[in-house]
Amino acid sequence: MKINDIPYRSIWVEEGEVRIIDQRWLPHEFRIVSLAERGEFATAIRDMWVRGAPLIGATAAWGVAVQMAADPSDASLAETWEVLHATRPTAINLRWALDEMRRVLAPLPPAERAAAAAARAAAICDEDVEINRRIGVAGLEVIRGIAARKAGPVNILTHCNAGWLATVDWGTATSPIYHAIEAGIGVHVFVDETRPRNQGALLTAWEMASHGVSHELIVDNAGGHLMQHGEVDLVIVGTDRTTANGDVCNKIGTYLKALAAKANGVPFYVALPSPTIDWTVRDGLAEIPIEERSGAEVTHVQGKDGSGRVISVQISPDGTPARNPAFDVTPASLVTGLITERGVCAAEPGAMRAMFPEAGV
Ligand SMILES: CSC[C@H]1O[C@H](OP(=O)(O)O)[C@H](O)[C@@H]1O
Repeated sequence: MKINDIPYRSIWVEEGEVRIIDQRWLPHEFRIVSLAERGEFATAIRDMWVRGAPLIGATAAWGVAVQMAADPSDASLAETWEVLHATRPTAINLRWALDEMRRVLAPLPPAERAAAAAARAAAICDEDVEINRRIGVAGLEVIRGIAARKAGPVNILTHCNAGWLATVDWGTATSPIYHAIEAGIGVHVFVDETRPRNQGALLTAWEMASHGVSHELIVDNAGGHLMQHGEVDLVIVGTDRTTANGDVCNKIGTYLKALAAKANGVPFYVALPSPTIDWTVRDGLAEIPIEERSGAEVTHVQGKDGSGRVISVQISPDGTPARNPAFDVTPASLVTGLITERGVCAAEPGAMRAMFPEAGV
C-alpha cells in the first residue's frame, strides 16, 4: 500500500537485505530495519516487530532463506525450523511457511539451497499479495450486496489489524474495504482499538487514515452497543488459524464480537487466505494453542507523550498480576461466511473442502 504516495510492502528485499517496517513504533514513528541473521528474524516475530499471521509466515520464510545463505546444511535447516517455529504458537502460517520451505529445500543439495530458499520466500510473498487481492475481490461483492440494500455508507466493524501491515500487502479483512473504495462504494469503518496491544488503534486506524477511508476508533466494548443500535452493517475480521470445520482463531475479543453480531443479526465474515487453514485440526477450542503473552502488555500501554516521544506507561497499580491470552476461538456456528481467495464459502467442512479439494481431507 502507499504511504505518502510511496508504495510499500510490509517486508521486502532491498540492496541485498531483508527489510521490514518495525511495527512496534507505528503510527508515531516509521522505522525500517534490516534483518540480517536468523536470531533477528526470531526476535522480530516473537517481539512483534512484525505481526499478523501471513506476515509472520513470510518473515519466517525469509529467515530460512537468510540462514541457508549462512549455513545450508541439513542440521542448519532443521534447527532453523525449530528456532523460528518456537517464536509464536497460534498463527498457522508460521508452520505452513516453515514446512513449505523445508519441502522445497530438504531434497536439494546444500549448495543449491540458498538460491532456492530466496526464490521460494519471494514467491510466498508474491502469492500472499495475490491471495489478499483476490480476497478483496470476493469480499467486495459482500459489501456491494449490503450497499444495494441501504442508503448511505456500509458501516463495517473490524477487530485488531488484519490489514496490509498484517500481511505482505492488501491485508485480508481490509482488502474488501480497499476494493470497495476503488469501486466507489461508500464505507465507514469502526476500528476496534483491540486491547491490550491496540493493533486497531495503532495500526488499522493508521492504515485507514493513510488510505483516506472514513473511520472511527472505538473501544473494544462499544461494538455490541453499536450493533444493538443498528449502526453496524457488517463485521469483517482476519484469522490466525481456521480449522477444517470452520472454527476461527483470531485476536482476543473476536469471539465477543461474533456473539454480539449473532445476537443482533449482523453478518460476521472472516477474511481467510488458504494458508491460514489448518486442515489437521477440527475442534478449534480444543486443539488450537492460544498464545499467552506477558502481563506487562495488559498493565502497560504504549503511546506518544506531549513531546512526541513514544513511551510506555503503567496503567495499573504496582504489582498487579495480569492474564494475557492473545487469541480466542469463534465457533463456526457464529460465522456467516469465509471470504477466501477463491470466493465466499460457508464455515463448514463440506463447503471448505469443495472450495479447496486439493486439501484432500
Ligand atoms: C491477517 S491475520 C491478522 C491477525 O493477526 C493478528 O494477531 P497479532 O497482531 O497478535 O499477530 C490478529 O489476530 C489479526 O486478526
